Amino acid sequence: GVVCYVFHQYCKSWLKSRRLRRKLCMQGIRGPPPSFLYGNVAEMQQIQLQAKKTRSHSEIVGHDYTSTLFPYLDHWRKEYGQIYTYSTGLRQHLYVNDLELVKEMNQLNTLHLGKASYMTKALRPMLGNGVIRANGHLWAHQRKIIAPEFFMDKVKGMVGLMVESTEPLLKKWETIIEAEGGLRAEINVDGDLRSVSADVIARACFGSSYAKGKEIFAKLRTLQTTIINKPGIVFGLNNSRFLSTKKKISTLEREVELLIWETVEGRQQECVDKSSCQKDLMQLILEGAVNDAYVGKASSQQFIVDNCKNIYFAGHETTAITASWCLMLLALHPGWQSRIQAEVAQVCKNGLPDADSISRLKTVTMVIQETMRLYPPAAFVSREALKETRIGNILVPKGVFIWTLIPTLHRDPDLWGPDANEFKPERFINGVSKACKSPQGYIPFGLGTRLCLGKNFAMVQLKVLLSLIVSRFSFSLSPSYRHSPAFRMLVEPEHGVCIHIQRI
Ligand code: HEM
Repeated sequence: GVVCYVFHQYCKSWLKSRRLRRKLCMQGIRGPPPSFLYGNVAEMQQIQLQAKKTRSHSEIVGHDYTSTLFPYLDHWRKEYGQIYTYSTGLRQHLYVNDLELVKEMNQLNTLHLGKASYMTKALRPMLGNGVIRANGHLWAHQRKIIAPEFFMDKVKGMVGLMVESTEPLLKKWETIIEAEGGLRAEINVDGDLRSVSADVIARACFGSSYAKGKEIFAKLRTLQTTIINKPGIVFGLNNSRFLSTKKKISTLEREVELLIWETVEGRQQECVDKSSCQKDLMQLILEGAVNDAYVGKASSQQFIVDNCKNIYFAGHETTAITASWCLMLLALHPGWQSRIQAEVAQVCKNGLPDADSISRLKTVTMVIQETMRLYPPAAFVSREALKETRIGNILVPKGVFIWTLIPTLHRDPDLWGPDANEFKPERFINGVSKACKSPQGYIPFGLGTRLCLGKNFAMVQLKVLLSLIVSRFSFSLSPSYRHSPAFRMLVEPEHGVCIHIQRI
């Protein structure tokens, strides 16, 4: 009886998915024909396997990693064009890489497109119901509270703490060079960049409680790596976990919550005398939650805990990975290192960026923009149609998952010209709108109402980090570097970035 019931429910869901497909097909959207129950999963696996066999590590910049990491999406794009539909068993997906539709999505101001619930469900212990995972009014409300902390004037005030967080990395690399005889050394940059990024966020979020913040983030990192061990999590292909892992996740979850809550209580006591309150992100979220009728007293604790976790998750790895790709590309292009060195010497007093000079680092900005064009760490913009929604001339039925593949858009020769696969930061000299046929063709921070909240924060942090590193050291790629972008929720260098550095 149980087996029959489960099978019946499964078939019902499968028929629902077929209905969604039919609604899309009736609008002229084609796609690979799905098989009974499993949709296109078998074909996806087969194409992936084939791509693995033919994978080459020889090209670096010209290498478009979508053809190796998501070869089925690339394969179907060549067959069905920039808009097509496919299925993973019970889920019907809509691939949208057509510029006009991406523009339409960017302009849509609706709560009917949200984050894909099945994808974020697996991340629930990490994200709770915070701003990344929430949809509808709860999302809108959280975003309203958090966004002001990331406005440019606020972020500029954080340049000092960003410089402070980078100094230990500079000292460490100098010490390594010294220990290797004073000339040059081989460095694996990824771990050190990650430490800087975590440190910056801990300071920005927790201010005076920074030491506690570091402890919380160390636990969150363990939680994150325990949850995200398989890329299948994104496509809902592999969500199975051992009981022991589940137990570890819930223990870590409890420990993190307790630590955050201890910090909040400490802060509340500090703030009895309101004038001495520090207005860091933690304080802002705290006030937003406690003063707000929408959140309510009972859930304010969860609101604070969830959003601290969200900021860490969203901002820590993304920035560190972008910095790794930047160093990899700069190592290949020493000419751009020299240009940055000249710019920093001209713009920054004593070689240290500050709130005033940060907006004058034009070359550094161009290099970061070009890096995020070729190697955007977030590979997708994904949405679920929570209600039937019109995007341009397509009526997307409720329940369909929409995917825009960022790196494909960023290497489209129709948008970027025939040199789309080359590293040419100068294309950004007059801004994004002149570099690309349309500004919506460049979306490393996503698009529309859910555009990355930490965009300013990330850009300023990357500018500080790069200007400090490049003005102190020159570097080239180590022969041990193996180019292999890997997808682990974000696209990162599988074996890290290894460089030979020397002091200038
Ligand atoms: C280079 C670094 C970064 C990249 C490439 C990046 C990219 C992205 C992308 C692609 C999204 C999804 C947007 C969408 O669905 O349309 C996103 C969302 C988000 N990011 Fe970032 N991000 C970066 C750094 C940061 C930092 C430093 C923070 C905070 C400290 C942050 C906070 C967030 C938040 C809170 C969201 C969720 C926004 C929402 O759903 O309303 N990000 N980011």
